[in-house]
Amino acid sequence: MTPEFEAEPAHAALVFGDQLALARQFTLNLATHGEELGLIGPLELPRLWSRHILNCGIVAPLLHGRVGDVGSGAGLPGLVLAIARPDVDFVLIEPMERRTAWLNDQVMELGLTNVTVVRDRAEDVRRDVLLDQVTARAVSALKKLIPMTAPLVRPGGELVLMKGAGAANEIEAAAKQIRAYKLRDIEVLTLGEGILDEATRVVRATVE
Ligand SMILES: C[S@@+](CC[C@H](N)C(=O)[O-])C[C@H]1O[C@@H](n2cnc3c(N)ncnc32)[C@H](O)[C@@H]1O
Repeated sequence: MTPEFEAEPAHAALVFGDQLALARQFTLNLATHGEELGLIGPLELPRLWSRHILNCGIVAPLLHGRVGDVGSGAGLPGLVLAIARPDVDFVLIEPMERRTAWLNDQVMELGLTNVTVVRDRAEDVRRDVLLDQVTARAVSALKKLIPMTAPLVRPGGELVLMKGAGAANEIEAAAKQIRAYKLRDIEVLTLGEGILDEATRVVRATVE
């Protein structure tokens, strides 16, 4: 039996404001096609809004300028953030063709004009234009993720990396990479407390 698609939580309107209709359309598209395209597991349907869409959308107020999302996969967080922040430009970096095809289809269908999809590994992306910020979610532990993401950021720009409860331990384990890639002002932010069922953790750091 197919698990039931989670009803839209009331706080979706708080997170997406004027952009709620687009967020709703994307969530429905992901619920309808995500499993057959191998983008989400069947167990994710009952928690698609709370665990994935809102968990990503809550990061939107931290962003500005031109933002890269490394390993966007189904569009988490990159597409969700592009929906929430039409005033910010997004570059979604994803090596798998099936996933970039999905991302491009969604950009077209949702009429998003602030998204570029790049099919590549983050390490191989051309760096002629450096980004103001880079996000990533569920790609790898910080000690691997920092070397993948920090070189894409302009001096003074930021990493905004979504992490789980082990964020502080990951920071400790990445001490060498933090020094090597000249990260400063590293902090763990907890977002959505009192709004979301489960708060979102973000590791934010400035690249010198
Ligand atoms: C576990 S999925 C997470 C997808 C999405 N961020 C999410 O939260 O659902 C990891 C994604 O990172 C991508 N990926 C793996 N290595 C990468 C690399 N070197 N550069 C960019 N993306 C990468 C994979 O293709 C995959 O789509």
